[in-house]
Amino acid sequence: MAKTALVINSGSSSIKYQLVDLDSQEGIVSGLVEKIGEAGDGHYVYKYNGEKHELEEPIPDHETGLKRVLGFFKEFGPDLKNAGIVAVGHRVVQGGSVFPKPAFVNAKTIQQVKDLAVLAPLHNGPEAIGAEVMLKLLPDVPQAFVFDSSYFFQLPEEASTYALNKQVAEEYHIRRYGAHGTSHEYVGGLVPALIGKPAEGLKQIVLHVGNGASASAQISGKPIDTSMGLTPLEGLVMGGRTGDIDPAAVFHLIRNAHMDVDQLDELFNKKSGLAGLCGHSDMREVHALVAEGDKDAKLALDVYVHRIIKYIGDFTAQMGGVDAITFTAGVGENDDIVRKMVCDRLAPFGVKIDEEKNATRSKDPRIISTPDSSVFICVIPTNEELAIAQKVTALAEAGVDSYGNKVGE
Ligand SMILES: Nc1ncnc2c1ncn2[C@@H]1O[C@H](COP(=O)(O)OP(=O)(O)O)[C@@H](O)[C@H]1O
Ligand SMILES: CC(=O)OP(=O)(O)O
Ligand SMILES: [Mg+2]
Repeated sequence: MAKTALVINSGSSSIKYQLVDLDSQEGIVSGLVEKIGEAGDGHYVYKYNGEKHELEEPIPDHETGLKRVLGFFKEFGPDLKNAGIVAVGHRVVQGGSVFPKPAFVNAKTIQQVKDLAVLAPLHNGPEAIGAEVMLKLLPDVPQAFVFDSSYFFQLPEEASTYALNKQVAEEYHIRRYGAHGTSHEYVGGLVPALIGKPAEGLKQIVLHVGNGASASAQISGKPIDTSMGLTPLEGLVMGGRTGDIDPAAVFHLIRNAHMDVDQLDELFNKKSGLAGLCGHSDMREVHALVAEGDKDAKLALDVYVHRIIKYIGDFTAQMGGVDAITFTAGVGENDDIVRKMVCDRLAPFGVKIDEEKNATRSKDPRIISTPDSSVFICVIPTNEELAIAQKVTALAEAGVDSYGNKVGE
């Protein structure tokens, strides 16, 4: 049996998982749990040995989804106890200032991940529970957390600091941590080879737009800025999240709508964004409504694109130019309409896309701009699972993490 790593990637509304063959870097098993916590049926996909198994049923929470996936491993194989697993990786969105690097999973780090859930309310809780479930199932295999925020730990201070009262910010650890960092680093890392330019000096923007969405600015592979902040609420418009909004809206709603903190949290994190503007968080459904002439859906789409343009302008100015803009994640990889809307708005700056290339579906990294475009426009499927598999395998081999935790402790 080949050496493998099992990776669990819990998103706000989904779990992606892969059993990665460490030699070929391919997913031997791969799959998806979608629409977790939504009214109606959720959706499972389990791919192994050239076969695809699917199931539709309500999925109330991430734990239910993960346990069902473990049931698929039992039913369809391979047996996880004999699958050559040398490491298990768990994606965690928020590592705060506590985790600038990956960490082994143990009782202490699980508790630390749970404590950080205040800074990623939709993510850290389910991610910690996922680690508990897997630790029980595979107690003898090294397991590690890989944090979305780690890549952005190197942000310049001017980008990570809010202009909030210094004492309050320090006491309550309020700064910009960013998220989706594993994806931004991975995707940004593939761009130089794709466009045939050296990584050194390359100025690029990565747009990770899925259900959660964020943008990063990178020079020579190092992050200069990102759109997510203290939590994954800041920045771009998302499936259910507002993205940027004047924080005074909170004072206004407390004073005038008498909302409490939990109601506000739910309003901003789940009932806003595309869902709040037109009733649907999934971009495919937004497009279907736009095609029927729905005005709310059209406005939702326009607000979504407007915000992306705002960040492209911001980041380009900060970097003093941009060489490449790359689309990734659920919307970025699949949605030629959003890509075209964004690129058309950049036409005055010499950005040109090849419409046929843009409309072509592919799982391969590709350039969709024309040769005479002023900026390379790329589409690169993210693979957070592969990036996490590589990081946890390296950690398992090293035997000790950056915090002195040893494998097996
Ligand atoms: N073919 C498609 N066209 C447009 N949008 C799509 C398509 N496929 C997926 N999406 C969008 O991608 C989102 C999921 O993105 P993903 O990156 O998997 O999300 P997350 O990791 O945040 O759960 C869906 O909610 C939907 O909006
Ligand atoms: C940070 C975040 O929003 O993650 P996801 O897109 O996977 O929900
Ligand atoms: Mg995601």
